[in-house]
Amino acid sequence: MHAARFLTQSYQPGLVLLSIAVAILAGYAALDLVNRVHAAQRRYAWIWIAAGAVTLGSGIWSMHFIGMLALILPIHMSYAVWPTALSWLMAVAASAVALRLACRTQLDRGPWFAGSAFMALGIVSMHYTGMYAMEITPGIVYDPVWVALSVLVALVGSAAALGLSFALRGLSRRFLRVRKCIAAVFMGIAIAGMHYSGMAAAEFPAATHALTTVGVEKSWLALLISSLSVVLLSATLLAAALDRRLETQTAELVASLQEANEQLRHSSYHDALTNLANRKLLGERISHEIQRASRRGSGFALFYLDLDGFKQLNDHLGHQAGDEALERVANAMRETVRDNDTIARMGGDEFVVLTAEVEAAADIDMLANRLLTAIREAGETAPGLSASIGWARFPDHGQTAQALVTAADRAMYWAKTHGKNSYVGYRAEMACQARDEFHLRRELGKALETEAITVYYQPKYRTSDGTLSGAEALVRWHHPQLGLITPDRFIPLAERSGQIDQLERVILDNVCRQIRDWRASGLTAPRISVNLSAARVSDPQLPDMVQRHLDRHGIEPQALLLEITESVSIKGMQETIGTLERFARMGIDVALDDFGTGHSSLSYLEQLPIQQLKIDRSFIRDLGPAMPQQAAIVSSIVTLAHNLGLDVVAEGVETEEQLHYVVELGCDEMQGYLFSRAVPADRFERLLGGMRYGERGLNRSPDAAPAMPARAPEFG
Ligand SMILES: Nc1nc2c(ncn2[C@@H]2O[C@@H]3COP(=O)(O)O[C@H]4[C@@H](O)[C@H](n5cnc6c(=O)[nH]c(N)nc65)O[C@@H]4COP(=O)(O)O[C@H]3[C@H]2O)c(=O)[nH]1
Repeated sequence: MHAARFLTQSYQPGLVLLSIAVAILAGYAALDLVNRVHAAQRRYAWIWIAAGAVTLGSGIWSMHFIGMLALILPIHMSYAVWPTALSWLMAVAASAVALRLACRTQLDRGPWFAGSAFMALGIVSMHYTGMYAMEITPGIVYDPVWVALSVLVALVGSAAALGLSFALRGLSRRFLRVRKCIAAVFMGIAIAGMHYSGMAAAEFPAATHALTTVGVEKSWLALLISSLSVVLLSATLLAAALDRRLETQTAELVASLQEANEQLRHSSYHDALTNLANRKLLGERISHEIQRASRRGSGFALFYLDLDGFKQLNDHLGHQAGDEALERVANAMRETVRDNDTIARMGGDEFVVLTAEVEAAADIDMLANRLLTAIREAGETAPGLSASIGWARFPDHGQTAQALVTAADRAMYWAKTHGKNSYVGYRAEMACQARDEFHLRRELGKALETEAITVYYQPKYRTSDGTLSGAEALVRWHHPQLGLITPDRFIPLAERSGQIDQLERVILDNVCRQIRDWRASGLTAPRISVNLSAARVSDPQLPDMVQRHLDRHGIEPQALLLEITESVSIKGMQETIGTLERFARMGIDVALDDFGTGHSSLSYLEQLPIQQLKIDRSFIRDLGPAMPQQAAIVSSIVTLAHNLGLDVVAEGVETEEQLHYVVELGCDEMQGYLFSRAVPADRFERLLGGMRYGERGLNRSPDAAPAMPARAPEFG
């Protein structure tokens, strides 16, 4: 009976599948667009909404239209233009609402339900308006149950689509595409489900016939519409993909910019070579630690470290070896302290360790000891590398970052000047020493620019006939307030402050000019010995510097003799040998000073290209009948040196008895207060002229040691 009242409906399976495919594509586009809208900047979001609404609406609409075209009825069918267009508009409006909702950062229940209801209304209206566009008579009869069901499907589908779009947004990029495809299939089925349940609600009375017979063949129309919608949807997806790519590129750019910023920030707080904290970061960390300790009423310790022997290592083995040593030391320190302690490089070979909790004296000692051991071990490939460590404790030794660092620095300096390779805690008396040194450094800087640095000369005599054999140039500093300052006080200071290069240039210039002046006034200047600082001996520039001074004053190299100390020659053996060989080629003799004060001195003697050996005055001091073994030592040194073809000079001869011994033991030359102290150049002039020791009673001059009887040694 039913069959007789209504037309039999069937569907073209190909078009049904096509409609579902378009629905799925539209679903995918919807999810993709939601992401775009959300990701886009605010001012571009509305463009995505507008373009997306047209695309999405057209997709949904074409799905419906293709679905309707899939319907096979035994009558000719055509569609009225305006209702069809209206149905398209409704689809676009529903899509716009959906996308607008998707812009929200979160979807609360209220807007979700309201949005879903509006979307469902849009889709349902689109569908039924589309049905209304069919130009048939009498009208379609709807089954209310199916209509309700179709509305329910539209509602559930819209709610699910909106919910899905939000759910997918928070997910990671992994498997996002697959998940989106699954969601799109689900949405496509929901859109198609709404349509086909809506179609199921429609019954066409048996008397139904077309209002017009004019119209386009519907299969072609379906193909055209589906192609257009596929093209539109694909174009939108492509645009979305391009936009996403652009966004990814931008994001990558932003990320690399952030990384560069991070690196910049890191490098502004870290030392490039060792990657340790720099002064700036250390300052911040100390201030932070001070605040923390003040709150808790606790304390903490700060260690200032300066490497011993680093400058020599750097000079002898080169900067690269120096850098490697610094890196090894930095790593060794890292392994010694706790992770939450801070190690900073203050520049050069100076470091600071800020401990977070070390406070008790025993713990401080233990850590200082561990640091010393670690640094010595790290310096295994660089013999002689150790550290001088000073420590200061908050709050006792300083209450600001600056005060603490200064206190620890002073303690370090104390350790350095009292033996090195050791540690010491800050004491108030250290402040004076540091202040003095700081002051003195500045004064020395000024003195180097003026005439305040002068050279004194101490004569040397031949033991064979008492004639003047030469003189040792000994530097003096005439300080306006402090008076005459001896080199023991300011040479180590100049070595530490880096002023030694300039100081030695001044001394060499002084000596060379003096020799030239003596000669110019008709005097025969003896060979003058010039001391070379320990810090400079291995400097490859040194021979050139000496040559420049000789050239400037027109002096031949034989007029000079250079003195190096034994400890220096042993430390940087290869480099020292290189420098000495260059001096030998230039025609300048070299003397090894303070001989006997080093450790393995004898074994090295053979290798050094030197011409003279100066026995340290500590050996000469004890010469006498009370200590016969001392004479035996000096005797073997003299024999050894002579076997090596070296001249021997006895330093520090103060008494007649010592004089007697040095002559007896076979020393070639002698020098000491018995003959004369170091005297200014004008006083030394009196000795020039070839006279022998004692002939003019030189030791009666105020420069000679007091109470020293004037007596010529018994030569020969
Ligand atoms: N007790 C005693 N001392 C005597 C006697 N005869 C000489 N002296 C002192 O012993 C030092 C000898 O110089 P040195 O061993 O090279 O030791 C020198 C040398 O290492 C360094 N020095 C001095 N002048 C220069 C210089 O121009 N350049 C460099 N690099 N170092 C210098 O300073 C050190 C000390 O120099 P000075 O104070 O001038 O002290 C000089 C000299 O005045 C003596 O009979 N008894």
